[in-house]
Amino acid sequence: MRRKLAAGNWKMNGGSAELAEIRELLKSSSTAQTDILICPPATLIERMRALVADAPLSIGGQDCHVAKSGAHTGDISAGMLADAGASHVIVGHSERRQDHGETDAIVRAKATASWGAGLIAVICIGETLDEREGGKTLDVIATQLDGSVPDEMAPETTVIAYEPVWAIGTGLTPTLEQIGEVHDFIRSELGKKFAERADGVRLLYGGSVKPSNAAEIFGVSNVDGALVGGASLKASDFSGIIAALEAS
Ligand SMILES: O=C[C@H](O)COP(=O)(O)O
Repeated sequence: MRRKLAAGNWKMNGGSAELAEIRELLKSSSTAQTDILICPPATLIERMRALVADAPLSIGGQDCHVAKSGAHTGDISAGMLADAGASHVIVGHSERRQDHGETDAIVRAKATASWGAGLIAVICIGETLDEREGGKTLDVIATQLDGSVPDEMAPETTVIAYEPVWAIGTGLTPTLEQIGEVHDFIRSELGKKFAERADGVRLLYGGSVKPSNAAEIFGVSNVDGALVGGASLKASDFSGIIAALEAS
């Protein structure tokens, strides 16, 4: 049985003042079946970790370098994230793929680096609008899965997030049928490559998830949770999404 996961990606948002949202979230979110993860900017990981203390809320990074250390100005290694108190790290987010030219091979190496540091890797995949409209969605997903997920994949340390690029921050979402089609496809593709290991991998949907649409999305087969951007910045919004997942 896969545990549900509500993951928030703060992206390049938030400073000391926004830690108040975490205090609020800890007060308002009580879950039995749902894991909660917040991935703040790296500058907040250590303080957020201290704030959360023993509460059941995990902290993650938003990216890591493939190397353990070295001359890579501005980068952060997976080990550094772990040292700061992170237990997870997002790799291959479409904003990294677009803004930093990250390829499937780089994402794959980052997933391996994450596992090497004892982190859970949240590996992101998803098609662009052109690819969706060109009928290429499933081909793109198959290629990204094959290229981005290392052969050593273990379900306990791997989460896959399906994020259609055109749905991120736009207020647009795929139909429930489209989400279901892709999530079922991902499970099936993982099954071909990883056999029974595929069953334990949690699959998140990401892209304009809000309290108002969360319940219907969480009703779709093979959706084990969400990777939430904008709506994770406010405790009142994110706790609504968490509640919808817990009730699903
Ligand atoms: O990592 C999160 C996703 O990019 C979704 O962002 P969004 O919820 O603001 O659309």
